[in-house]
Amino acid sequence: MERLPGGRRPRLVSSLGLGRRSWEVTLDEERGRLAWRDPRPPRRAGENCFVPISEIIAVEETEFNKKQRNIGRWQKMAKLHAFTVYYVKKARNHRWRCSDATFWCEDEHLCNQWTQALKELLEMQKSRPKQLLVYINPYGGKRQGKRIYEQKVAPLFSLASISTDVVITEHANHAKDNLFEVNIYKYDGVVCVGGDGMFSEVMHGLIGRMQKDSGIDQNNPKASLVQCNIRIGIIPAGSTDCICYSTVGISDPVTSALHIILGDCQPLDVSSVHHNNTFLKYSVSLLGYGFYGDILKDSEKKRWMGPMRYDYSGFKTFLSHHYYEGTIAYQPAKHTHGSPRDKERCRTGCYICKQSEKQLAEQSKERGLKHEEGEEEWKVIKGKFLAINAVSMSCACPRSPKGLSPAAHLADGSADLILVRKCSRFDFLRYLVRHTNQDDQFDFPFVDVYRVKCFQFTSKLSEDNESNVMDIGKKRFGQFCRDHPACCCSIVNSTWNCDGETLDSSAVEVRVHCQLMKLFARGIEEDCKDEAAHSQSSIEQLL
Ligand SMILES: CCCCCCCCCCCCC/C=C/[C@@H](O)[C@H](CO)NC(=O)CCCCCCCCCCCCCCC
Ligand SMILES: Nc1ncnc2c1ncn2[C@@H]1O[C@H](COP(=O)(O)OP(=O)(O)OP(=O)(O)O)[C@@H](O)[C@H]1O
Ligand SMILES: [Ca+2]
Repeated sequence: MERLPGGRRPRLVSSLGLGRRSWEVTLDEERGRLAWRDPRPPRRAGENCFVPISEIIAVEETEFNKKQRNIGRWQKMAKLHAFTVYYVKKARNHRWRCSDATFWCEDEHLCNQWTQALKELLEMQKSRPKQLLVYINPYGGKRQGKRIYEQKVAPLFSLASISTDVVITEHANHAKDNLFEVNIYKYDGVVCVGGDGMFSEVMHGLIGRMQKDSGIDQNNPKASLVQCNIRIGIIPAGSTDCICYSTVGISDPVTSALHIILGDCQPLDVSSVHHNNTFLKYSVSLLGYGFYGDILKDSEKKRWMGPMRYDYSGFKTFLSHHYYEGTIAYQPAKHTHGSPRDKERCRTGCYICKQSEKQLAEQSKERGLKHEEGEEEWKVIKGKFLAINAVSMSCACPRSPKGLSPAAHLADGSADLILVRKCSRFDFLRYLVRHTNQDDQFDFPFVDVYRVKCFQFTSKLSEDNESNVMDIGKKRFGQFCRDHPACCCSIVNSTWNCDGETLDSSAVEVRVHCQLMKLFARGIEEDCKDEAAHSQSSIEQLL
């Protein structure tokens, strides 16, 4: 086909059959879309539709089944040629589905011309993955990971001509260890089928591998870590699926598979957690001490209960009402324009995250000139806390659709540090309930929230330990209180819940690494009214 200046093809416009009728079908490269409209006068016209080329999943030559299509007798006599366009159909609540439209005509050459033009345009979508490494946790969530992948995801990957190497994990850390051994650079992405824990494994494998290959010591809490450009895709099959929900807007395997196929890219902040110059873990969602740490610790013993274990342990932990004494020192995130009390949310193409991306690019140009963290002021808070939560993203999940910090950003280089001070059970319940409704969960005198770029925490107990004031009696008392749920004593330590895994130390040093990794996602899209298949009723809107 002849090309226009700039290598573009002229608009391809043909009269093609779709269903029982004839449509005027246009492939408009300039506007990046495939559109079909009813050529009859407006009064008699039916629906007009368009699909952005970036949302076409695949194009296939099709055997046209004439019996299926109840068309006129004269057409039955002629041999028909057809092609099917598979595309993303956006439904309610950020759910995506694979839809298809089969176009037919009598002219074989015309049909080939269409198929070829569409396939060439798909080839030009350079961010789409061709080869993926897939890890499936067969025991995550309701133990449906393998079935979900085989029945819902693999057929879509194969439709989109994506080749995969699939590993079904045999034990915890299988995926993480494997990522240090395989040639990761031959893949366009790594997919994990499981929950937040499985994602965490894959993230640790990939980030750890990147640092190892670049000679960066992860034990150095001040090290500038190397960004990981191999994207991770999450097929949700876990208990909380908070990372998937917060980055896509829904926890749905088909929707996530389609985001992977289209080659979406969402950068993500990662917090590193250290203790005494020793690397402990990375976190992208919740780093929680007190309430969420205690829930996790209790729920680990109840894995057999599946996702229900969190409700059971949540109720138990709520009743135990433990508070913990300690000191927090943090550096405010001055580089970002947002605040945790903003009404604006982080959404697809977020302006605040884009600003951080620009700053990051400038910083890496001027490496060496940037300010050392040590030079900036630290704020110190001492107190008795029911919960200390640091979230690098909103932590929205089906249990709490707006999350622990609704205005947190996915990729702004900061975390929201939420301090819930000692209060009555009733007040704490009011605070928890606000995670499930529209009321502001930070609007309580016992809750403070700060946007930070790093923080440190030391529990009163470890401070006392360090100053050697702990005696046998205190140890005994600590033991007694741990076993006595009605006691609210502060002498025992809690545990850190780091994206659903426990940490061994209570004293931690945490630093946010702006956009350290990338996901096959695009953030949560603003709700739009014309979601359903981009159906428009007016021709003006179409052309
Ligand atoms: C009255 C209802 C209040 C409901 C309050 C719901 C708040 C839910 C907030 C969920 C935040 C999840 C943050 C994500 C953390 C993930 O990195 C991690 C790994 O998957 N998941 C968990 O640690 C798993 C954490 C699971 C937390 C479940 C909390 C359940 C609390 C239940 C309290 C019941 C009180 C009832 C009193 C009558
Ligand atoms: N084959 C396996 N056998 C046992 N454990 C595994 C296996 N594969 C992975 N794991 C571990 O299981 C843990 C939990 O997995 P996953 O996150 O998929 O489910 P979940 O805990 O139910 O969900 P969530 O993390 O969302 O609460 C992960 O930390 C992972 O290390
Ligand atoms: Ca952030």
